[in-house]
Amino acid sequence: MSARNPGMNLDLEWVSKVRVNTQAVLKRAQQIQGQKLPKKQWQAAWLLKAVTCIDLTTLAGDDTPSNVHRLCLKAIQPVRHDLLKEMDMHDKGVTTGAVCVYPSRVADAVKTLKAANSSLPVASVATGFPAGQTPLETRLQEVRLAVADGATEIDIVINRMLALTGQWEAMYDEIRQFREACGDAHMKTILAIGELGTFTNVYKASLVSMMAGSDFIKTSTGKESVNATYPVAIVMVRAIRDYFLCTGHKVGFKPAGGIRTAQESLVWLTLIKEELGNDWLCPLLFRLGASSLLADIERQIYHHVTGQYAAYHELPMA
Ligand SMILES: O=C[C@H](O)COP(=O)(O)O
Repeated sequence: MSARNPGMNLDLEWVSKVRVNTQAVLKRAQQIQGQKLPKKQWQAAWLLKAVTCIDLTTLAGDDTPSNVHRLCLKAIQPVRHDLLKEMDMHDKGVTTGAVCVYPSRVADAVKTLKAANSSLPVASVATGFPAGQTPLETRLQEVRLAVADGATEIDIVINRMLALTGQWEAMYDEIRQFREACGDAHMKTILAIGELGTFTNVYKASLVSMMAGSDFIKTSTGKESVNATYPVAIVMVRAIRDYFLCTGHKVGFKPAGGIRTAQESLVWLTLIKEELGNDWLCPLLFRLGASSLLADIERQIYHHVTGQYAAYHELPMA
């Protein structure tokens, strides 16, 4: 496993100099979407790669131990065994990247994975997800409790009020404290881009989050009205690239919210390959946060292997 991003002192001069060219961003996002997808014979392999990068998520008010149990079993065996066998991938240990749940459900997920002898990471959202509007001490305590319950990845939300009012120093300090509360657990920092107003703010928030030691930056909670979009992703991955060029530290990227189709997952992989390069095409540096993407990917893999589309009962776990 490569070294984590340790962060750096807040460089306010760098942050204040940031300007994003909106037209250039929109043009690049369009180019990526218009790009040819991988050739037919490679698509199944790309789809399997996408599966390994999914944070298989359930974040609902009616989550229970039993639906979290099912989610974990699906994450351990995300694609039907016979389909993997046809692709000669049945013994390669294909799983999703992680499961992602609310803090109260972490213990349920850990229990199921332990019983199944799986080392799949459990990610917990925290810090007053999704709005982040709880006192700092409560948000910090939530991180500590999720880690104590066995979460090895923590998806924190930033304080949007601080970002919107340009209080970058205060935002940096909060994120630094979250990172400390995470300990060895990897920290993904959710920007909630749908509430940040401008691309320039998105870039600045990305930069400050990385300076404060985030292992990943993540677009959205999935609860805002605008979630993972390609233009915003261009802004965030360019910030990741600039941060890498300046510090030598690789920070991961996680688009999340509203990603539902296999086709979209291929566009996301293309965007990462084009903008950050092959090094980022692995679960350590790229995740897709999604609650219902896997079903469509499995369906497309079924089609690739059998030449037919699956009936609902043929992929019941999806
Ligand atoms: O972090 C993951 C998101 O909450 C998932 O959003 P989604 O339910 O739209 O896939």
